[in-house]
Amino acid sequence: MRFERLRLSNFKCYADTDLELSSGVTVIHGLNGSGKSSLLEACFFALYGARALDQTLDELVTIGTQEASVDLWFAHDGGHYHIQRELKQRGDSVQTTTCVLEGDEETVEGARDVRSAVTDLLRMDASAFVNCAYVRQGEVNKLINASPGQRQDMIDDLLQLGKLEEYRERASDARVGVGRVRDNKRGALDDLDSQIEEKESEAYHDQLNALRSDLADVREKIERYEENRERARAERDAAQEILDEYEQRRGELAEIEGDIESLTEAIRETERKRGEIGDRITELREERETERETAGDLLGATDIDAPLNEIDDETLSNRLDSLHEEREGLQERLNDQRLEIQQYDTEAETARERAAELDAEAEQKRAEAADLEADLESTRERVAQTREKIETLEAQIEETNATFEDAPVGPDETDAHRESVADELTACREELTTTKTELENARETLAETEELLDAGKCPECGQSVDGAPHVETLDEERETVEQLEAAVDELRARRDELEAELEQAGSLADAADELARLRDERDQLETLVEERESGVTETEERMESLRGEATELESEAAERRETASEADDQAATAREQMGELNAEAAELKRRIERVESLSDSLASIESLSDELDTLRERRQNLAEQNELRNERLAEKRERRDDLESQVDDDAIADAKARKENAEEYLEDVKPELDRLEGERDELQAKIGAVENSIAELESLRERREQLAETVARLDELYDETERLQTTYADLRAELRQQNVQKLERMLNETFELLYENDAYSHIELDGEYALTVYQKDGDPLDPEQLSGGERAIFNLSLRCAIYRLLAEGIDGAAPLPPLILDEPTVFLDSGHVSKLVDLIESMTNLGVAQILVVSHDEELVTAADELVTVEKDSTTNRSSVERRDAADATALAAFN
Ligand SMILES: Nc1ncnc2c1ncn2[C@@H]1O[C@H](COP(=O)(O)OP(=O)(O)OP(=O)(O)O)[C@@H](O)[C@H]1O
Ligand SMILES: [Zn+2]
Repeated sequence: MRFERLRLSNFKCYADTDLELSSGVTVIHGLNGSGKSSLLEACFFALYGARALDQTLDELVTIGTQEASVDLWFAHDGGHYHIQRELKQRGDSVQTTTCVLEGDEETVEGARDVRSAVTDLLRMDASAFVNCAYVRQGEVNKLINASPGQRQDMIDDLLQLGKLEEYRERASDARVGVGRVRDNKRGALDDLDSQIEEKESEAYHDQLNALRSDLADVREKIERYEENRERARAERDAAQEILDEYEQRRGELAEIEGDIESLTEAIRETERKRGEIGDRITELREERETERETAGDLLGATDIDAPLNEIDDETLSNRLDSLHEEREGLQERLNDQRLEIQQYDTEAETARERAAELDAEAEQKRAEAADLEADLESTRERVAQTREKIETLEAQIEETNATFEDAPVGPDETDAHRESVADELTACREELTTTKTELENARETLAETEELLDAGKCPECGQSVDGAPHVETLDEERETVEQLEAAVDELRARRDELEAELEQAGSLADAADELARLRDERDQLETLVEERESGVTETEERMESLRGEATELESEAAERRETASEADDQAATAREQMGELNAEAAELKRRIERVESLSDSLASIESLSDELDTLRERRQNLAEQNELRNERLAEKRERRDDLESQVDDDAIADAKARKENAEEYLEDVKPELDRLEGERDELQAKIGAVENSIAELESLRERREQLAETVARLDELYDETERLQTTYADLRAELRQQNVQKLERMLNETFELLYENDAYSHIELDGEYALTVYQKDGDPLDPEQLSGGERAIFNLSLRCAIYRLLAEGIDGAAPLPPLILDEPTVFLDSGHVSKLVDLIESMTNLGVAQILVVSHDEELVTAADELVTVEKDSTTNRSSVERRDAADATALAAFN
């Protein structure tokens, strides 16, 4: 296998890079941090993904960009492949958006499928790739530092020996499983054996024969008993038949005896009844005789003129009809009489009630008149009092009228007068006030004038008075004051006068009011007196008429009382007549009763005769009945004598004895038969059980056969798996032993190549992959005791040896991946670096298709077929690659 081309976009420090890789040794060269390791990581990432790198996806995308892609083309086993991976920032995380492996024949998609396809193709997973081909920076010592166990695992894995161990373990699991199943089955088989043994010891067939012969015996006995039982039953039934016949005859006999008895009894009873009827006939005849006598007497008391035996119902009913007619007429008259009496009674009662009413009315009228008289007296008194009062009022009116004799006005003008005086007074008061003010002013003016004059100045022009023309006004002023004072006095007198006048006018008005009131009162009283006096006359008339009415009523009452007593007399007469009529009616009633009694008597004679006839007939019937009975009695007696002669007591006794015998046998045979039948059933059940056991034993034997076969097969299978297990183990041990020997040889070859002339003689690798280095003097040394550089060389030797072993072991079937060395020279001095160059050359010679070496060591550059220079732009911080062929490389080395 070899890488052909790598194309990167935004992968770590690479923006856009496309690098062709050829076979042979390619040295990748550049300064620290220029991006060399990143190229190898890109290849590894393309094959196995980020997890194999121990990095996360977002660490792979160039800082500050959103998406990255890696494309790797490689050739493998005659085919050409292209892996493409694309990463994109999605939200917070980076995700793989494309992952495709394109081969000549098929295309695989998806990170997981691509990874497993690559693992299948290269026959190694990521860690195997790292262990074998990819010596990562700083991991040079990995194989040496590992424990022998880890080393063994790594190398076994690489050589696919792990698979054998897996197969061995599977075989072991299968063996254990088969063993478990076999043990179970074997336990079951033992179980079956002991069960069969137990059952065989029972001797089932002997048991079965004995039981069958017992059963035959019992069956024979049962048959015999059943025959006997049948015979006994027939015997018993025959005897029973005879007994039943006798029993029937005896029943008939008893029945006939009963019939005879009941017939005799019936005859006796009928005779007794006949006697009774005869007695009754005699009685009835006597009764009829007495009744005939009574009827004769009754007939004598009526006015019917005929002998008793000639009187028939018609005669009697005609008689009764005429008597009833008579009685009805009488009854009518009685009713009329009763009504008359009632009328008279009512008349008397009404008259009496009316008289009482009239009396009461008269009395009421008299009482009313008396009341009126009493009222009249008090009215007269009150009239006298009112007249006195009227006189007093007249006097008062006279007195008040006198007030107006000297007055300026009459009683009708007082109000108008008072108003005019009041108006005049108001005017006078106003004038007085005005005049007073005028006087005040005049007085002030005068005082001022006088003051000025005293000062010697004119009051009008303020000039000196001497010789002034104005002094003459002083006198005028004085005169005005005096006039005004006189006017004031006059007005005051007039006001006082008017005030007095107003007072007088007020009292005059009051008097006029009083006069009007008094006159009103007097007029009212006079009207009242007039009214009352006319009322007195009316009352006197009314009293007169009331008393007259009362007298009239009283006389009318007396009249009524007379009418009442007359009616009473008439009623008494009518009552007497009614008594007579009642007596007549009673007599008539008695006559009717007599005729009725006669009729009754005749009827009862007839019914007695009827009864007698009936009784005689019944008596005759009874006699005939008894005659018939006597005939039947004679028949029955004959039949009884007949039956009695047929009963044979000896035959009955014989039948009874036979029946008893048969029954006794039947009773005894039943439990015996039951017992035998129980015995038979039991035997049959036992036989069934033994037969079952035999069948069971057969089936157990069958099962045992089958199980034994299964166990045998399992034993074989167990042995087979055990053999398989050891085979795998042996194979692995053998293969490992071969590998170890080969590996040790190759390791020593490589080691010699690198360490010629040094202090070490050879390396030993034992079966458990423990490594020991031997010094020239033969002392052994643990590899970890080597110096750093020695260890690096040693490790490279080991790796190259493993790589060679794989290359030979796999036999070209799956060509190995490129040998990748990242900074292998770190711990090496220049001498050893040239040894490394030799090693690389020898690997090439051994046929390793492609070797990629990352190094900044110039000496290694000279060993390269191809040189890839990596540079980083210090301003953009982006790396770029440049390929040169070997000649250029050598030149470059020389140049440096
Ligand atoms: N995701 C990334 N984006 C941008 N730059 C990155 C990213 N990851 C790593 N780098 C840078 O890539 C550069 C290359 O690192 P790398 O290990 O490939 O260098 P190198 O050439 O192998 O160095 P040395 O000689 O020291 O081993 C480093 O400077 C690192 O800072
Ligand atoms: Zn003057």
